[in-house]
Amino acid sequence: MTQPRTAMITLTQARERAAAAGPLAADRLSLQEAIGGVLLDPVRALQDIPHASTSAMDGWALAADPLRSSTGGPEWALRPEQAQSPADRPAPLLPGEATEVLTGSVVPTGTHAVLRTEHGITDGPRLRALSTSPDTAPQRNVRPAGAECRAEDQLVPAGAVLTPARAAVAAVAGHDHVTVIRRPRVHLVLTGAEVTTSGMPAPGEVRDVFGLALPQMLHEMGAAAVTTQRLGDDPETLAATLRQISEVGSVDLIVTSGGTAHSRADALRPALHALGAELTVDSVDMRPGHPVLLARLSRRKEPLYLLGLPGNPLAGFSALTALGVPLLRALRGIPAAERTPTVGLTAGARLPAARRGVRLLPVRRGPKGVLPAGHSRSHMMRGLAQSEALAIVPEGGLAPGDPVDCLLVPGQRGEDFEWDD
Ligand SMILES: Nc1nc2c(c(=O)[nH]1)N[C@H]1C(S)=C(S)[C@@H](COP(=O)(O)OP(=O)(O)OC[C@H]3O[C@@H](n4cnc5c(N)ncnc54)[C@H](O)[C@@H]3O)O[C@H]1N2
Ligand code: MOO
Repeated sequence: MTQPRTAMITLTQARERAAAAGPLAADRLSLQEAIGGVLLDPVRALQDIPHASTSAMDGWALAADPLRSSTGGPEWALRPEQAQSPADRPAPLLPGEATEVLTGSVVPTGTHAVLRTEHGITDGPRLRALSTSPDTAPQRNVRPAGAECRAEDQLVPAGAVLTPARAAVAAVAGHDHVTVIRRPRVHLVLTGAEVTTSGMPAPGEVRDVFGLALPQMLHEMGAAAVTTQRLGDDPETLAATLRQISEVGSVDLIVTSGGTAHSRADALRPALHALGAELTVDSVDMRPGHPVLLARLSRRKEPLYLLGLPGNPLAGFSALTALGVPLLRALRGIPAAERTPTVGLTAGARLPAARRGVRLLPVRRGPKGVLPAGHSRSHMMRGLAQSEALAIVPEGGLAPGDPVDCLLVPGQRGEDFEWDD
């Protein structure tokens, strides 16, 4: 990311520049803290799982050779001790013996099978199996040692995100800590003196969209929004704030909203200029969201990135989707080929172009392909709220049946979308 200050670049170029950011340093973290991080090393089993043969049922571990029964069915001599917990370690079974076990108990040496409780009839110190029970067949209801995996088997590959289920399998495999690139920490700086956070906005005021939606969207993108700060429109205050954040050094990315345009009222570019920041993306030939910028602020060790989202609501979320996704994937060390994801769909209706550059058009799925969601001017939210994706519409627009690359909008992959027209 050493390009000089640039003029307008294409969406593809901008996404490639965002995706070229270096990964954050890895940390050794507890499994709990590491969830959401990207694994630097594969997770391997530290021992066989299960590490010993265990019972799959509450019941009795049976020795191989039953006693002869007076009524003709197989019968065992029941040991008097009662199983209290799967952690009990019963002594080896002698021929003709049975002993109580619980689900998950290590079965005693000499176990032929486990007879589930509801298939056994006890009579004092005697245990008989129902003649119809299949549980006397060899190894019935016994989970053999190593059935799930052997020591050293790979359970999760390097480069995978440590999902909650993967953290759980790492725990089963005996791990307490793993090395991950953790979720990048994000500081939100939301600008605009006219922005309000509750109730009905008065004329000249707007209700904030970013403070509400960005933390959860960023979480879905693999980041953690740790702090939110609100400022007015003064470039000097903004510069001082950005300087302080970079000096404290506790976050990896600053995401700002508003003030990205080039007029006298817009604070972000002057503030970044005052800080000597390097602009790696300085406007993109896309609508909405064209004034978006990506900058690198100097910090003692690692670089600190800044993603400047335009203040118009749809423009801001479009810029987040277009550049924030590749940037965060790069910071998380996700393989280069997976940093600029698009989904190939079909236009289900005419998809209109922008005045200039590519258009990021909120779309929903119809029976024959994606359809414009409507209400998708730069300052609107209604269309995006109905969409799952932004269609990348080239200059000239697209006709029904044309292939169209789409960007999935973070947090919008709901279960309750109406797909049909
Ligand atoms: N003279 C020019 N004016 C504008 C240009 C331009 O190039 N020259 N570009 C237009 C385009 S395109 C966009 S997009 C916006 C970019 O705006 P900024 O990033 O500078 O943002 P602001 O001016 O601060 O705000 C724009 C608009 O968005 C509202 N806003 C701001 N923050 C929030 C928020 N947290 N929640 C909801 N709405 C918000 C703000 O009130 C304004 O209405 O600039 C155009 N103008
Ligand atoms: O970026 Mo602005 O959204 O084109 O209106």
